[in-house]
Amino acid sequence: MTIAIEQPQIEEGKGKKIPIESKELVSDSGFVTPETNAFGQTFRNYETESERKDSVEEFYRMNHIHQTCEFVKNMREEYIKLNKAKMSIWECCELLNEFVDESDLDLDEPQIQHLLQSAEAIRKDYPDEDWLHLTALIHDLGKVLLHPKFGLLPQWAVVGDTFPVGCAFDESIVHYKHLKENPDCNNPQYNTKFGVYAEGCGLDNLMMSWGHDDYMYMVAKENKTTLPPAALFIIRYHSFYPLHRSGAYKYFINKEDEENLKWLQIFNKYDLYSKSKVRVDAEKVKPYYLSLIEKYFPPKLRW
Ligand SMILES: O[C@H]1[C@H](O)[C@@H](O)[C@H](O)[C@@H](O)[C@H]1O
Ligand SMILES: [Fe+2]
Ligand SMILES: [Fe+2]
Repeated sequence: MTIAIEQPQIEEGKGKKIPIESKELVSDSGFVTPETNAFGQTFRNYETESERKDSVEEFYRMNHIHQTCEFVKNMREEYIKLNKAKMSIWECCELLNEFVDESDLDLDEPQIQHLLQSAEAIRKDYPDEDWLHLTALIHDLGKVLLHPKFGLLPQWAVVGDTFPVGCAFDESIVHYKHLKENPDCNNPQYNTKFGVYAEGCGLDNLMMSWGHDDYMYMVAKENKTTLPPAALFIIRYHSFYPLHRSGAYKYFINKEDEENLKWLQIFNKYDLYSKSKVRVDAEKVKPYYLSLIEKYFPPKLRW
């Protein structure tokens, strides 16, 4: 079935409202997006008073000050070594049991629940796309960077939305105002529209702010996953809300990105709106996901 999804004008951060073009999505079996999250607020509402509003803003302040070109280069160099651990995908899922994401206003459950909730929700609507189920299960595994074994990175270097560094920051970025304190903001090499990049260069050529997306992409790719390119794209850019939700930075994408973006926008619905207090029984669904892991990954991966 092919249906057209209605794309409302979406406001992110304090930024402007940007219309997103209408997209034809491949198929949709009617996942109903809830209007409010488990705390009775609309999703991704960073401005309204709530219990965690201030701590989330402080999280983004730190993130925005520290995510510079130089920082990203250093992180990429360090983590491409993949010399921190050897373990299976499922072992990593279990490690995430102990972490709560401090950037996330919509969820305070352990991360493993978020992985299972999003995977089970997408599995229900896309029963035949097993690669999509596994992509959902692993998309946030990069948050293992919070673990002592992985250098105990602070939350601002692991979670939250991402954006490109090396070019001007877009106003749609959550808590954009704090980016004024980022040293790159005053660097004439980095603060123009295209910065160090060329128009249409493709997302592959951008340096994104460092975090769980880019790290997990590295891990999957270097360990030679057989997941399709769309899966790797989802993993790498799922936190790039300025692009996939607000339509910013479109001048960097190429033809391939455009195709992959359609899958990312499907995926995002499940990533965001499956967040709830209703827990998935991990033991019950484990055999199914183990079979997918076996199909698409080696038994042990380098992390
Ligand atoms: O707070 C959330 C969380 O950290 C997610 O894992 C990330 O993908 C989102 O972009 C972010 O807004
Ligand atoms: Fe994420
Ligand atoms: Fe997620």
